[in-house]
Amino acid sequence: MASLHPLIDNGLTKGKPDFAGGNLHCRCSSSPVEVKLSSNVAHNHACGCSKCWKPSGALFSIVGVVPRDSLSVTSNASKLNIVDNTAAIQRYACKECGVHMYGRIEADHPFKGLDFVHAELSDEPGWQEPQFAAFVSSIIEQGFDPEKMGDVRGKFKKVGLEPYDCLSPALMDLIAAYTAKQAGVGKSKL
Ligand SMILES: N[C@@H](CCC(=O)N[C@@H](CS)C(=O)NCC(=O)O)C(=O)O
Ligand SMILES: [Zn+2]
Ligand SMILES: [Zn+2]
Repeated sequence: MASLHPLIDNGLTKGKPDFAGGNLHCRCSSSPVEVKLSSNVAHNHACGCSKCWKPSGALFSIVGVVPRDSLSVTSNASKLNIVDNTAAIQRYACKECGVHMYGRIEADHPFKGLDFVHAELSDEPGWQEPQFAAFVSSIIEQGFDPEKMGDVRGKFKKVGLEPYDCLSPALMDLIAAYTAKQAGVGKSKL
């Protein structure tokens, strides 16, 4: 079957719990953009949505979050451009190779303060392994055959990743709790 992602196809490699971060590089052979992360990623997951960067040939992106304060652009920042100004996540991509170096939320949002990154852009081992698969059905919107979705979900389950069609229950609960708070809805209502 098609590649879900090179870091998933042959089973997961566990990260190191005490891993303290490293540098990400874009795919340019000269003057690559470098981003320094001073923490491991959290909530690392496969994402099938059309907006997250995927390596060529992969159906899914692998994306995790770091606190915004843990991220700094250390080389060639001038090559970065926001892919879509209207999106909640402002994804900064290299203008030359197209790789997304980080995504940042500026608007009020439950995940404001976290930056979205692709740990595979680092050569160092130890990053948290993917924890679940999100927006799985979204690959159909990009042309994937709906009849083969059973194979995709089956493959995720086989490597120990639960497939979801939005985010994981823990993250959906966080979003809903934020929405309730914004609306002034108290827990005592139900
Ligand atoms: N089905 C849509 C889903 C897009 C979507 O909602 N993506 C999620 C996961 S990354 C999101 O939170 N997007 C916010 C954003 O891109 O700003 C697609 O594939 O484009
Ligand atoms: Zn580049
Ligand atoms: Zn996505």
